[in-house]
Amino acid sequence: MTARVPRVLAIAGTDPTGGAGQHADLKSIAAMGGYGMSAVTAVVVQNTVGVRSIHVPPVEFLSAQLDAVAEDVEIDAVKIGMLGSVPVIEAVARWLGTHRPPVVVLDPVMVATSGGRLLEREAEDALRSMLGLADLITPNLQELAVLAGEDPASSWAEALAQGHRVARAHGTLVLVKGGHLTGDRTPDALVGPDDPEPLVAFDGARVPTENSHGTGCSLSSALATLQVRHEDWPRSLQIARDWLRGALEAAGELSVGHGSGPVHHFHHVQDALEAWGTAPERFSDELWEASAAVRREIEELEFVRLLGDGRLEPERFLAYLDQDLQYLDGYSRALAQLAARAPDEEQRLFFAAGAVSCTETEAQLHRARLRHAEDGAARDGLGEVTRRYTAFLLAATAAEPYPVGLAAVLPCYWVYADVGRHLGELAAAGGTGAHPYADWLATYADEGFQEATRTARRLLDAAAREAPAGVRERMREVFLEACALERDFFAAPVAERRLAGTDRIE
Ligand SMILES: Nc1ncnc2c1ncn2[C@@H]1O[C@H](COP(=O)(O)OP(=O)(O)OP(=O)(O)O)[C@@H](O)[C@H]1O
Ligand SMILES: Cc1ncc(COP(=O)(O)O)c(N)n1
Repeated sequence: MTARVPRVLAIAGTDPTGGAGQHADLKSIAAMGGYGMSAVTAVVVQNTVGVRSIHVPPVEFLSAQLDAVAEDVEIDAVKIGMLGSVPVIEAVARWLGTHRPPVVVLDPVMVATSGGRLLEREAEDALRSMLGLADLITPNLQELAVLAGEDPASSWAEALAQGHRVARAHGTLVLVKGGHLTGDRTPDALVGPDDPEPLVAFDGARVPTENSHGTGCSLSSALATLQVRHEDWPRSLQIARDWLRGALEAAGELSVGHGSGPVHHFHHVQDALEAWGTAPERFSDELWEASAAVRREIEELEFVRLLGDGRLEPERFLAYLDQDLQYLDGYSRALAQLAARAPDEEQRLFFAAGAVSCTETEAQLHRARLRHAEDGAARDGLGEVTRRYTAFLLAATAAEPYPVGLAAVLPCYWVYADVGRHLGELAAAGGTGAHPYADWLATYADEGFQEATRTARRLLDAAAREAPAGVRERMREVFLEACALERDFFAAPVAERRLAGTDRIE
């Protein structure tokens, strides 16, 4: 693995809306930690809706661009995209013959997602004849069929076999991509010339989005950049896929164009932008700020302090767990209601999985702890706060507009995760001695839970962007009400004991 910043040259066409071609390449190279350079093959008048016209500058002009870069800069990798015509293909092939960088990725661009042709039909043979100059080619399923001179594959297994035939014919690695498969999976596999079995194969659920303009360009330039650093195609593909998935998921944040919009290449720099105070304001940021006072009250609660430093009496802890178990029953139903009303598949699956996890995983852990409790005492009935909180969640997720339901369930993810962080700090400050609730506190920090919190927050922000002002106002009210209920829930193990006159903690 090299420590240098990879210097990557994109040889491709343009897209003035910035989602595909050169523009996607430069963003992807930078997003993967590389330094991007570009030589323009064609100036394309296009947007997210369609390709309008193409201007190909004199081919000597392209050769001059390539030479200017090569004479001045040591190039670590080249990504080749739209070539368009025979003279351009020949010029690039000639240049590669004399200046071949260590990594060459060729994306055999033929037709834009929006439908316009980007490679003249009579140039297909010339493109085929330069495949052997690349280390990796990244055709989509239609392009793969053209390169193979066959009909498009009708199944994934056929696509892999076709990929192997192309790899063998040209002695190169082929990335067989499943983006154009019908169905809810998007597999990708690397197939080499020697073995019909893929070198590596990945599978994943299709991100439900219309915004996939430039995914092919972005993936291939990300791969070229990563390969310089890792010298390991499977590893490079794994990283590029994870990043591209995030870029597809966050594409809706961009609001660019009326057609198939671009992906969000820099979705992962949100944290840095926030640290500099320059990130676009998210509705959830506003809600978080509005809930600051309640969150402080939670941190100051006696129950939270004692739980954090480990002095909480086991009986209090069990009473809390008992109420939490009953709460999870209601929360699981509320998530299932949201799943039933979700506007798309991603949200339906996310909330349905959340409902299952509450009942199958978290509630089971609680039950195990309650069963293992020494006293084995019969547990209490539904507490007053538990009843209020679950009734509130069930009403909000059943009867209010869907975005309001999202605002109702978010604090249970987010405030809970934040209290968990605070408890972790208290526990750490307590020294190295055994903490009686250490294993339970660790569940707060679980990466799966943190990830679910980020997703719930992203879904709320996306819903808020589309929601009318009145609904946003209601989202705010409901979010704050849920935060107050979180506070009351953490206060209840002490407050309700006090009411019952059995308080012993001081
Ligand atoms: N909706 C999606 N969800 C998840 N991954 C996707 C989705 N659409 C495309 N991909 C991934 O994006 C990459 C590009 O795939 P695709 O087959 O769409 O290539 P392409 O047609 O060359 O791209 P382009 O849309 O730029 O022309 C692949 O890794 C594919 O798995
Ligand atoms: C200059 C250029 N190169 C490649 C593509 C393909 O990208 P997509 O299929 O996502 O439109 C494009 N539209 N424009």
